[in-house]
Amino acid sequence: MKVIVTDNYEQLSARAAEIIEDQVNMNSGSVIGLATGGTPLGTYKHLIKGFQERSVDYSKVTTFNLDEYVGLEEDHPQSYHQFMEQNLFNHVNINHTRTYIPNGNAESLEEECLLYEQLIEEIGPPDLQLLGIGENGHIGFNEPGSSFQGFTHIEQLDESTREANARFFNSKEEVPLEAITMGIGSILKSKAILLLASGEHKAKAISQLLKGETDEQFPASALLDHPNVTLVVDRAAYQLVEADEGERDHAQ
Ligand SMILES: O=P(O)(O)OC[C@H]1O[C@](O)(CO)[C@@H](O)[C@@H]1O
Repeated sequence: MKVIVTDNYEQLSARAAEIIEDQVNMNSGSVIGLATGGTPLGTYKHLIKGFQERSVDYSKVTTFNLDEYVGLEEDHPQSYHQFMEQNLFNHVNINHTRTYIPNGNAESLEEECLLYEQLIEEIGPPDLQLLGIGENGHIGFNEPGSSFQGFTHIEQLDESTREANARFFNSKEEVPLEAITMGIGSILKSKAILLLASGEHKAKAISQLLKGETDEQFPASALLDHPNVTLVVDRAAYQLVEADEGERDHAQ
């Protein structure tokens, strides 16, 4: 895993956007996997700036989002459909027929999962998959204990995840109980992965990840077996790794 440590969230966002833009500039028909949550917001702002100021062209790009809540209408303000429209798609020249997000309101959710995985197979897999990481190590909505071979499925959200995401809703009770998420096996199909982590609250997760032990109780550790992962992490999220390194140096 390649690790890039930045001084702050702004630098992290600029670096992440640069990596995505390089992919799109290298191949205008790239397939990009996208993430939601707080972490990629700065990256999306930089992508919009790049579109406006440097004419980065998204007209031939295809995107796959990792996940969507079950039971929220597409136009619900907290649906990931809305998140993507508001924070990226409405501001760049992306072709909306090529932006894929699971339908959390499908009549048959099982069928929706199969169809989504089939689309990833047929159109994808992503050339580059953007990922955040939960405080409990989740990637997409794959909670601890998820199989590393799993494909798109319905996931019961951990109480800790619902608490963490309650900040986007009026209360925790409003946070859906389930989501459709690409599985860890689906994510690992991506040719390259860009993992972002920012802030002190992610420090424990990053320290655990970089210990290098693969464990299904810590979903992000599945990435350790992928040949092309770049972690962009700010100093706040990297602090426990630096502290450990400092202690080791001291002991030598
Ligand atoms: O970026 P945040 O808001 O800290 O969330 C981290 C991860 O949690 C999720 O929002 C799901 O809870 C993911 O989509 C995201 O990658």
